[in-house]
Amino acid sequence: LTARGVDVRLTDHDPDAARTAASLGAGTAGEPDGPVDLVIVAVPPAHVAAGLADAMDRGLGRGYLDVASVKGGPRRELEALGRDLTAYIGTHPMAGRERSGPLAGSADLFEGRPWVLTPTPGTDTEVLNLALELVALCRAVPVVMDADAHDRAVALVSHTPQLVSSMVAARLEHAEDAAVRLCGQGILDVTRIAGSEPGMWMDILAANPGPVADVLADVAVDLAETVQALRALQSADEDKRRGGAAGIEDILRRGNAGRAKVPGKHGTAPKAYETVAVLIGDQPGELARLFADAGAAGVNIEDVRIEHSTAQQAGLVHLTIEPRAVAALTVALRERGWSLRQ
Ligand SMILES: NC(=O)c1ccc[n+]([C@@H]2O[C@H](COP(=O)([O-])OP(=O)(O)OC[C@H]3O[C@@H](n4cnc5c(N)ncnc54)[C@H](O)[C@@H]3O)[C@@H](O)[C@H]2O)c1
Ligand SMILES: O=C(O)C(=O)C[C@]1(C(=O)O)C=C[C@@H](O)C=C1
Repeated sequence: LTARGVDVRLTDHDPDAARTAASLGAGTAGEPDGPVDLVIVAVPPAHVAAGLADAMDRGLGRGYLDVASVKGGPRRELEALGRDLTAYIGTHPMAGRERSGPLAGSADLFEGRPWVLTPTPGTDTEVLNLALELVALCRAVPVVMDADAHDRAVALVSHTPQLVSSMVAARLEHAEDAAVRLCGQGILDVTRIAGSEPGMWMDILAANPGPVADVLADVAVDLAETVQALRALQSADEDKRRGGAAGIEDILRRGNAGRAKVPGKHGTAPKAYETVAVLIGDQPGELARLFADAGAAGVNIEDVRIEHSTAQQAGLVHLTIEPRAVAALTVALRERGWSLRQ
């Protein structure tokens, strides 16, 4: 917001957090001089209603919103506190990090990401418009939803995945070094969010336990069936083995079908991209040089993933690009001396 010319005032019950954010360019630490257009409450879900009520009582703004990952509970709490809900709108940017605190923030975090708005029929149009302006300034994509429908949706696409990632990573806690050394890209992909702050996730899960338990119970059914199918694969009986194989194939195919529904970049329909893998040295400037060479070849990089080699000072960069750009990029990079891999 600051980069787009908005005057941003930052307060936090930990003054160091506000000062650090300010020093990173996020705004000015300290209370505003008078009422602001929009008060944004970005605190753990359990403190959202109290934070909003306090700001409302002090008449800090024309409109009030929060960004908590759960929407039904905070609104009901605010209602129970007897506050006027017309100046309030619940929101949730579907972007974040596995790390907390101002140092984990970045100005482009919300670009192209869905930002859920949960207005009620009572929400003032002016407040809805302020929220839409905020979303547009952050270059996010507004999605209007009912608060409880939102909570069921994030249980499926965010909260349960967090728990499942943590459970897979927990298997490694007492694993032998020899096994852990073999970790490759697969486990990195599945466990990135297992590095998340437990405190933040305790707050989120405590605010949405029912919907998450419902999804996790369905995962548990799949888990039990998969264990059974694997045991059947060990059987001496051929029919049992065939049944086991069918069970395993079923979960893998259903996984493919679910994965194909995950939206692509900027929330658009998933697109078939190609990947070009390039070997780079582990030294300053290599990535910048590679991106510049791709840019000079007129190729837009849609996504990028780096696979680090544990054995040598090198990495494999997977550039995701449109299929029609593969030939041009391959030729251009080879001409510039890059080593490409299949
Ligand atoms: N991190 C994510 O991935 C993500 C994404 C979308 C939404 N959210 C939501 O955003 C909110 C903030 O999460 P975050 O990741 O920025 O956490 P964070 O820990 O980085 O920041 C929260 C800040 O709130 C402060 N704080 C806590 N209680 C307070 C209170 N009562 N009054 C004033 N300040 C208080 C803390 O000192 C901290 O600086 C949460 O509701 C979370 O659910 C997080
Ligand atoms: O990408 C991550 O690290 C996140 O945890 C982000 C994520 C998500 O599940 O997508 C997590 C919680 C927030 O409420 C919104 C976004």
